[in-house]
Amino acid sequence: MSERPYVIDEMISAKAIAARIEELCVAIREEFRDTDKLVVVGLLRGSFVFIADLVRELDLPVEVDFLEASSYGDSMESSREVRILKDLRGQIEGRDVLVVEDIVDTGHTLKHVVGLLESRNPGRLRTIALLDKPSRRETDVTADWIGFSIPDEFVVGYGIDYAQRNRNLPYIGKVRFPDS
Ligand SMILES: O=P(O)(O)OC[C@H]1O[C@H](OP(=O)(O)OP(=O)(O)O)[C@H](O)[C@@H]1O
Ligand code: HPA
Repeated sequence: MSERPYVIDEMISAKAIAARIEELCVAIREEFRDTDKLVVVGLLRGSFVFIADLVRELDLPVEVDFLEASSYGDSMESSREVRILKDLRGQIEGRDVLVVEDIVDTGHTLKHVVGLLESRNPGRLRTIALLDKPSRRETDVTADWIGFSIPDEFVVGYGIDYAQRNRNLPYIGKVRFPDS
């Protein structure tokens, strides 16, 4: 955990997030309207708040499953090594799947997870990320739906952490070090 003091400046309000989720759900409902039971896969830990709001707004028959992937540890830099700490509980072969990611930064996490899930021969596999930081991308991955495209700032809140803290903030904020 970081000892260096930091402050958090609000970047995206809880209200703006809720409004954007409503818009995203219109498009997702349209895409999956003929699907029997969509498997919505949350990437832990960061997506736990987003997936909770998303599935409630989606109003479709869904099964919710989780996969835990980690590459940052307590750092602000990706290790570029994605470790799968918890696999899905269910099978996805032939099933339509929506992968829910909190943020796509370098893209290593989403790329790795999509590759892993594709190898299990799902039906349609689509991805959604609440936040996208395109200027930091190191891979050729893009989510099918994006909540907000953001500049190169380290963000926290709404499920997203810095050294495991701040996940419980209701908004997205950027981390700032006043001493630098
Ligand atoms: O595009 P990338 O550079 O790969 O970064 C995105 C990933 O980094 C964070 O996960 P982290 O490894 O911190 O685990 P966590 O979700 O448990 O916080 C975040 O939740 C994304 O899953
Ligand atoms: O901006 C970020 N904040 C927290 N975790 C992250 N993982 C990738 N990018 C970020």
